[in-house]
Amino acid sequence: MSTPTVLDSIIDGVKADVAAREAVLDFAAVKVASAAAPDPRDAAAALRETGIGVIAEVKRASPSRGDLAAIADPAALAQAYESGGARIISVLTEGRRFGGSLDDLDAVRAAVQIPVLRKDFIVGPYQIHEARAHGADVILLIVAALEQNVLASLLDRTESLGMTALVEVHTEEEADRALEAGASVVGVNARNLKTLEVDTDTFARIAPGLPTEIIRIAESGVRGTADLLAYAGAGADAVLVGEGLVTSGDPRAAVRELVTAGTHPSCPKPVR
Ligand SMILES: O=P(O)(O)OC[C@@H](O)[C@@H](O)c1c[nH]c2ccccc12
Repeated sequence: MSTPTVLDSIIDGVKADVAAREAVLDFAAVKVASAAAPDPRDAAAALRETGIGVIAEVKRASPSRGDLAAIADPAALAQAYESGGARIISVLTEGRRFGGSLDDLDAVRAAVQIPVLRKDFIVGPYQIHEARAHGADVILLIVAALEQNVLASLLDRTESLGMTALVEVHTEEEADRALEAGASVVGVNARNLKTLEVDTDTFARIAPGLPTEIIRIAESGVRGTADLLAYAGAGADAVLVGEGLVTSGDPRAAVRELVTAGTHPSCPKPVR
């Protein structure tokens, strides 16, 4: 047996946390709650708008960096992102390593009009219905964390609930698996979740091999407009930014600066 990766240990914790929540609200009940939620917003349409979109993340901590920012008011942060021009708000809901919660998701959902992404380590259908019940419009599915048949069935379930799946990959093989499962929005994470190393060339290696109709999101490592422009030049439709925004001191201005660069006529456009 190989030694467990960071991803393995995160997944173990997530499974225990899901089991604890399911003991309180069972699968049948969370399905009922998901069916009663207001209709999801169209995130794919938001990502197809002109210019490079910014997905702005509410991120309290990370396994590689520890605590990033004391976010006293996630709703206010999300509103700052929205007024700065973000297309989508990402909310990390994993608790043990990222310090997030479903309470953060609820607060953000109530505070903004734009689509909201539940960013977590989804391991089964329970969390998908739970995401919908808490108002998520998009969920993250991490290819490295899922068997192929599970990935495909979680993707189908996400779409059957009217949500969009952002399918995250880090290698060419994972990108092939994402397409095979039927992904239409693919995120290339510059961070390897097994080692936590960041390689911002990952996007440029993988994105050109994706069919033109696929929406491409560059995830991680954006600290300023130069990084956004580099990802745009490699074909990104949007960038997903966490640390650079939560540590900026002025999140509205930080988003605004990225959005201005991403919508400027000189910014490279996705080829399709
Ligand atoms: O803080 P950064 O480097 O801007 O990265 C944001 C986002 O890409 C990162 O939080 C992320 C991407 N994929 C994930 C999967 C799980 C947890 C976190 C992530």
